[in-house]
Amino acid sequence: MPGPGAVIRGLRHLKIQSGRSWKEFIKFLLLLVKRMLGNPQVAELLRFIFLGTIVETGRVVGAKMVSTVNSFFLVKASFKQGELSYEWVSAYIDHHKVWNQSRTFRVVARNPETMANRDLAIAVADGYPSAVYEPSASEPELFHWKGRHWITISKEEKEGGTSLTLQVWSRDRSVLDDFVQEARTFYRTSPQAPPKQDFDYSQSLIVGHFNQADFSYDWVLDYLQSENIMADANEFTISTKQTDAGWNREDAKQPVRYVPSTNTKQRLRWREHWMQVEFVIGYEDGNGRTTGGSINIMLHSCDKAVLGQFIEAARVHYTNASISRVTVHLTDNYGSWARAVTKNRRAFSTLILPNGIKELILADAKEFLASEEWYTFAGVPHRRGYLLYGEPGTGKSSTIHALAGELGLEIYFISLAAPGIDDYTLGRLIRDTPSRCILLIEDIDCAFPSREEDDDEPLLDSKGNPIPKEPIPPRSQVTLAGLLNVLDSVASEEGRLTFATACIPYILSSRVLILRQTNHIEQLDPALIRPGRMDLKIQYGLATAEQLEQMFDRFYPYDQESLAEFGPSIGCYFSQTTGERLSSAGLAGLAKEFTEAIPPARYSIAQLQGYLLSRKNDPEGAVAGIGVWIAEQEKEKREMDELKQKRRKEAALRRAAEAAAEREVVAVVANGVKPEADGPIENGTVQE
Ligand SMILES: Nc1ncnc2c1ncn2[C@@H]1O[C@H](COP(=O)(O)OP(=O)(O)OP(=O)(O)O)[C@@H](O)[C@H]1O
Repeated sequence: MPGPGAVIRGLRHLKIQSGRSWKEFIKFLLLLVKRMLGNPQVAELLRFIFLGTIVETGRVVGAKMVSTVNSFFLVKASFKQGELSYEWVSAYIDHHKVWNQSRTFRVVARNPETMANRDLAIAVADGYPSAVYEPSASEPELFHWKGRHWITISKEEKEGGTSLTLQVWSRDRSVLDDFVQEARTFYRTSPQAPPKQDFDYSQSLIVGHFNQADFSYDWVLDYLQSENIMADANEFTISTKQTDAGWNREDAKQPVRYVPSTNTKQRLRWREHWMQVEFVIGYEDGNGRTTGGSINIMLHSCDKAVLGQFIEAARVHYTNASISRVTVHLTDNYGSWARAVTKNRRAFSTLILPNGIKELILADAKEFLASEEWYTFAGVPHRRGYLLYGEPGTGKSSTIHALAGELGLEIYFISLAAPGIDDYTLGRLIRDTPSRCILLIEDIDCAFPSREEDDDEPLLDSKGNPIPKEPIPPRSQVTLAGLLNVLDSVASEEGRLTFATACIPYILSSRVLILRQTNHIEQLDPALIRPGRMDLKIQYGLATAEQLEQMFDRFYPYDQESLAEFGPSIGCYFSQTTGERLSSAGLAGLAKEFTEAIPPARYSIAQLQGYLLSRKNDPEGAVAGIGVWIAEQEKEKREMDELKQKRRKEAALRRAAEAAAEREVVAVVANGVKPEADGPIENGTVQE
């Protein structure tokens, strides 16, 4: 073999000779190759390169041919996590146990009950999670679908999420169509809850957001908590507060409520639809109430009507459940409606009022609610005002609650003295109430105090001049003009019955407005109670003889009607002296004695109720002890009056002294002359 020096010399020679002959050059090359092949190592290398080229070319051509053939006989589809279609196929192949032959698993701990394919779990029924084989990225599995079609399925896990690839061994794409369609139907109708997902399917599914400030939130919360819907859920907050919405576990001695946990997602079945429910936590408003929360529902449907049906079902469920309850909506500190509390409904018959009053209120409200068309026809604003006023503890609030139960209306309660309630928020709150409800406005007397709290004669100073009464600062940011404006506004002409405790009930279109006030109707501004704003004014007085008798019958039923209403377990009382059962006639006699022993219009029903409650199984004892109770009440009243009087006098003395000091300063500043002092306030007038 020529060395490198010979090759260089040959090339130089070739360059010199190039003009002469190419034949010599080729000859030289052949000689060169021959010499090289003569070397065994180079020959081996060249052979290896040659064979490698042939093999690689064959492989590429072969692969190309396979893919060309495949494209004729295979249909390929991939499904990426985050798409609903991935969930369909994934659930379907799990159900068909495609991964059972797999050799690559991740072992996790799960509740096998929630698995579509339990063969992949080492299931032990001991109430503890079982070891479960979860197929991870694996070699393709061959799946003989329906015994007719071969499908190769492979799973790939990448950073962007898992994906499934299907190769259907068929020239016909319709096999893939059928497969996907069947997976979709399986998923849709499967009784097995699909795993909850964090993906945003809002482009393909309907999503409803229910904010805590809206009443639909209560409907949905109540509906979701009905056991049949929450049966699939597995995450709860346990509450022993009976006011918390949730369902009871009656089996426990201390009943607890399972309340859906916040900030979690639950996959639940509603009718034939899957839905994913997320409870978003609110924040504490400083009053111990939570506000700002929401329920987000992703319904597995793209038909908006389904969301409508869901909301309607929730509303109906809520309304039906409310038949035995009265819902009272309260405001938060920011002037918005916060969560509602429910109370057991109070039967209208349990109200103890002078003859005909109950019937009058109920008939009036019913007639009003039923006559919307007439009002429209007559061009009269559909609103009606009720003013319930009178002594504390005489049944104003009870009437409103009983009326709400009787009419099937919810109460929306606004206290004008509550923080955050001003003219603006009051208007907004009223606008935000639904069209058939009772709007109860309390503390109207605190909002517009027009005089001193008590109605005693004014105190006089030593010269006989009345000492000015201490003005009471309003405890509300609502102005009278603001309230009148709200009552007259269009928003209030939509069938609300409005009641005010102080106590002015006011029926507004299909809403009832009740303003409630204790005692003094004359304290209310005439503009507020003029006809058209307050149409029916009912005074609640202290218990009359008739009410006392009714009350005794309520506590110890003896009247046939009452006995029939209460049932056989009630009405069985024994004499504490003879031990014998008291007859109806005996009880009627005790009722008469009781009524005669109590001076009429002296005590409220609430006071007497307190007394009778301490003797609820002892009618004889109740009658025997009433004299002592009256004496105690009178003594207590005297002491209270004396204390009140003392306080008034102290306050008057303080004010007189302050006024004198003020006059002195003014006089000194004006003339440099000290005015004559008023002298001490004498006994008998203010007068200490
Ligand atoms: N007329 C009544 N009929 C039945 N129960 C009554 C009556 N009056 C009072 N009560 C009982 O007394 C308690 C207090 O009654 P309620 O709150 O209705 O009085 P009120 O007039 O609204 O008092 P306030 O003005 O102080 O709020 C309740 O438990 C209620 O059951």
